[in-house]
Amino acid sequence: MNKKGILLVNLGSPRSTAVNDVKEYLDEFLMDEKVIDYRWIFRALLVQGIILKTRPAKSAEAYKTVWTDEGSPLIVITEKIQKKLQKLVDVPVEIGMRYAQPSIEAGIQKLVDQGVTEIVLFPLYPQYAMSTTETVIEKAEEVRKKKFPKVKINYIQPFYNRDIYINCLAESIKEKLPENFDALQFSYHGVPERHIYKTDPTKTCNLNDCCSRDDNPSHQFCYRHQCYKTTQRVIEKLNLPKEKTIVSFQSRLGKDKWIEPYTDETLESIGKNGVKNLAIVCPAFVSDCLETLEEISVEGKEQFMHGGGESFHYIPCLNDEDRWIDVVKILCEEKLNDFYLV
Ligand SMILES: C=CC1=C(C)c2cc3[nH]c(cc4nc(cc5[nH]c(cc1n2)c(C)c5CCC(=O)O)C(CCC(=O)O)=C4C)c(C)c3C=C
Ligand SMILES: [Fe+2]
Ligand SMILES: [Fe+2]
Repeated sequence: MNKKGILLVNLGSPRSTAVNDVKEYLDEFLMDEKVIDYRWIFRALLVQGIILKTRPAKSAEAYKTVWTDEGSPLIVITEKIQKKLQKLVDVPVEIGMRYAQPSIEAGIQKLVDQGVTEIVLFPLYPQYAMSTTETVIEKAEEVRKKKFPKVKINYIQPFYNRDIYINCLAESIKEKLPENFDALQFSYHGVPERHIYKTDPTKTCNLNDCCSRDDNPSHQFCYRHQCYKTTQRVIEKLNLPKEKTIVSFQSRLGKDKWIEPYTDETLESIGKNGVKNLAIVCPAFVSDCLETLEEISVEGKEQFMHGGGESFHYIPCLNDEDRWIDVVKILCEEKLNDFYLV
């Protein structure tokens, strides 16, 4: 009988906060054509000719503020998820990062060394994006074909609309919501608008009302729709009025138009519009990372306070909460069982 295993895949972090390590990481990340989707020559000019001249030093400073004795929060938390899941399932569980180390290849190798020939690969992103889910699958397939042609991989699909995930997220938020808040903001990582048009097989998404309609076939690949859907379902579970919630998109890079509204602009302005006490959550990330611990918890708080806010409450990601590990287990087991059907 074929031996099965699980590979949890997250984005990845630099190996340290040294400027050169951050530069190496950003080079691999931003030269991915699913992230900066220009022709190679224009991507190289932008990334290597402009971004890598100044950003590594700035990002290294930001990483220093979140780094722990054990390393990058994103990697440390992914390892914790792995260890907890390993206690619940009887197949080997390893981790792999899309960028830097431990790589997807190293993760597959570890599984193969334990005799695994059928892998359930879990991209740890609730919503689909070309720059996350799609690039993970593309990379894993490239590695599989080149290095492990006899290995089969089953991919877990985006789970933003699965009841078990929505219930888990809603319960987690409910537990951490402060008693008094004027608004709950859902801040998702942004993507360039062009990415959404590019991955829409129906070419019908207009990045407007279509993302919030319920019956559009473009939604399977519409990151914006999937973020709105996650929000809508969670606020229904929490019994929160829509008027008390805000959706926004953070972490934009470069001069392209990214999906709106932007988190930083929203945070700077809502204080003046009566939101004095804010709770904020970042459901595009399952684990806390630079983008939540620094960009939102520190910079975001400053922006909000500067704009007239009075209290700012950051709600952590699911991280290694037991209820989330149970969801990971169920999603993995469904795919493990798929192998028996083929
Ligand atoms: C959650 C999903 C993510 C999407 C979608 C995404 C798209 C995306 N990101 C960049 C550029 C950068 N992102 C950076 C950090 C970062 N991004 C995500 C997740 C998504 N990115 C995570 C989890 C992290 C944190 C990594 C960590 O080590 O903690 C960075 C690096 C940090 C910095 O210099 O600001 C960049 C750059 C683009 C261009 C993009 C879509 C096209
Ligand atoms: Fe990012
Ligand atoms: Fe859409």
